[in-house]
Amino acid sequence: MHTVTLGPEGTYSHRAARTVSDSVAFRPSVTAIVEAVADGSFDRGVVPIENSIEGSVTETLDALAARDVSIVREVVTPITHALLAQAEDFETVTSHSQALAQCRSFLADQYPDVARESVASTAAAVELAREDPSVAAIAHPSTAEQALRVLATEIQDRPSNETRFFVLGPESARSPAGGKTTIVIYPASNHPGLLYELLGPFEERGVNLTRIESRPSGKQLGDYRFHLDLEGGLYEPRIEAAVEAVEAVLDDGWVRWLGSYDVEHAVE
Ligand SMILES: O=C(O)C(=O)C[C@]1(C(=O)O)C=C[C@@H](O)C=C1
Repeated sequence: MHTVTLGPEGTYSHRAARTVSDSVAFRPSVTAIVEAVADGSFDRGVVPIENSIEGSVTETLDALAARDVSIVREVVTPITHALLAQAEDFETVTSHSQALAQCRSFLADQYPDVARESVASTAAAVELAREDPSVAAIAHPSTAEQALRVLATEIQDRPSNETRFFVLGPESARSPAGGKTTIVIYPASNHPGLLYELLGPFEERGVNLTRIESRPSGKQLGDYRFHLDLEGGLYEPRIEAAVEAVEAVLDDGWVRWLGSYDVEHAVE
């Protein structure tokens, strides 16, 4: 199974991807990963979708809505951030924007005057810190190796920090079996009670929604897509019936089923 994820080696995405396959290649962005699975270059892609402190990875939501891939599994991993640098004095702290946000209070308390700079991944930040003594990185402590010192560990703003990753496959890998389902709804209209009409079919069939996220469609201000995660697989008649009932409510809009899948908790 050839798998692609966010690089370079040592990202949290790489750690999650190792639960899927030993053969892991890297791309510099979530969008590039989704494209590489959609065009058949890789069997699987692993992308971050949501963090327990900072919330959605919006690039992933948008890339999934725009390209033809399927979700085949969810992997949840603990995220433990460390501050890594060549020495105790540095001028800039750099990391992925999600990691910087997850350590916001730590940075405000301990390094209020140090500049923050976001880069493509935590492991890309480690590469910069290795080359430049004025730069510190936030990343997993195992990425320090010889060149860098671990100045602080467990620096995320809450002790419990977890990220959900989606394992993606081609459209042909989509399966109705699984304990969860993700769909995207684009209503293409806006009127009183619209959201109530879209969510009612789930309530009527006792389907538990675990998440709803709105994303701008990009067409005009106030025009949204809704990303829904729910408990149950599309193989269950009540889930299929609820999705069909949502489709029936829409005139010009659409519903896309991204996949049904099981969840795995990876312990580092
Ligand atoms: O930069 C990395 O190491 C990543 O794998 C990306 C990412 C993310 O986008 O959320 C993954 C997990 C953590 O939440 C922080 C960063």
